[in-house]
Amino acid sequence: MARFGILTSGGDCPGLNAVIRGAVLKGETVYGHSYLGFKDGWRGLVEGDVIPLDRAVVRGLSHEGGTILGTSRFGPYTEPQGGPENIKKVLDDLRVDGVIAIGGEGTASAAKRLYGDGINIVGVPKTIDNDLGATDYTFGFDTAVSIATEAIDRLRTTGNSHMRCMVLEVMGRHAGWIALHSGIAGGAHAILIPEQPESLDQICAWVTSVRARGRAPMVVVAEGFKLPDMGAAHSTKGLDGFNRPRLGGIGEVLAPLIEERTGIETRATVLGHIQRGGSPTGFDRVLATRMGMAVSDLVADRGWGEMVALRGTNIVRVDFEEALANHKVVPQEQYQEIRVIFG
Ligand SMILES: Nc1ncnc2c1ncn2[C@@H]1O[C@H](COP(=O)(O)OP(=O)(O)OP(=O)(O)O)[C@@H](O)[C@H]1O
Ligand SMILES: O=P(O)(O)OC[C@H]1O[C@](O)(CO)[C@@H](O)[C@@H]1O
Ligand SMILES: [Mg+2]
Repeated sequence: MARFGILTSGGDCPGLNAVIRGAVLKGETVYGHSYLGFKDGWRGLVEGDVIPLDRAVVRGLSHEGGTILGTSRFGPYTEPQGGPENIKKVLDDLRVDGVIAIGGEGTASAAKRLYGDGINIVGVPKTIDNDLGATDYTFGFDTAVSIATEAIDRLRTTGNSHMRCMVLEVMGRHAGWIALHSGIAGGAHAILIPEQPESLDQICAWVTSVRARGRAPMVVVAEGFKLPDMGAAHSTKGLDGFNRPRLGGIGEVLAPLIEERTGIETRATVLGHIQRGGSPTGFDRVLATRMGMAVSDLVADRGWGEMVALRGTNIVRVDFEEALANHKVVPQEQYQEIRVIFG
């Protein structure tokens, strides 16, 4: 009987458990395959740290946030014992025929390299950031947008009561999708994204015009947004597990600048990891479950080196090369479409 291993890697994301459930249920029921889970991303694969995954283990999982497997930013090449030779040995010892890596762009890059080095591996795209070009939407994004939209709704009532300018900072390192969608949904007066620098003068002009007609200004900013004179995105929290600067705090930088420049009392809220926590929305549960079932088909067909992806309403297969070719950022036209009504 064929056996496959699943891992979740990179930042977690609502819907990961629904993918695991979808893959295990279809794999067992339709193909008679068995599954196990590697713990904490690539670490479990490199160290052979596994848990059994069967119908009983995945019962009731589709509504649960996080990942029952754990996740990390552990490097499959850089860490001690890493590298394809050791990983091949782990897979042989465990009698695992192939690996399903659920992750973002970094995880897919690592999976592509491992595939090139002879490991049987496929991928499932995930990220709340929705910035993977291979797929129209990633699961987790809709949940993050819902949470951020609710935060805007709540900030507006307190902002209106005090006639304050409220600044909400959401995630989005290189891509402003969460800011754009939640900002549109919540009727923000300005949306600031990494793809588009806006001057402090322009931001304050929007804020002032809102206040001038008796409203409390609402500004949504993505963590990766830069003012024109900033060389790099705001970072004061050191590096992440993969040595990249941890972002966060641009909202706290902007709020006093807006207050000083406009004279309007301003407060900042950083939404942070609340965006990634808790139950996935119905949309994300459906997408994640379909992707899980589709990846069980993919391993049944031994489609190594490929990922599942959403195109329109269909789940399709794309190879790692193609999947990684495009980083999906907010196109200028889409930003300009909403920018015309800022202020
Ligand atoms: N080019 C690469 N080659 C080898 N390993 C990589 C590469 N890029 C990333 N990795 C490994 O994969 C792990 C997961 O990648 P990363 O931290 O970028 O998260 P991700 O999968 O992109 O998810 P997200 O960005 O949504 O949190 C990294 O911590 C790193 O160990
Ligand atoms: O969980 P960490 O390491 O704080 O990562 C935060 C990053 O992960 C993401 O949530 C997903 O890539 C980004 O939006 C954010 O910059
Ligand atoms: Mg990434």
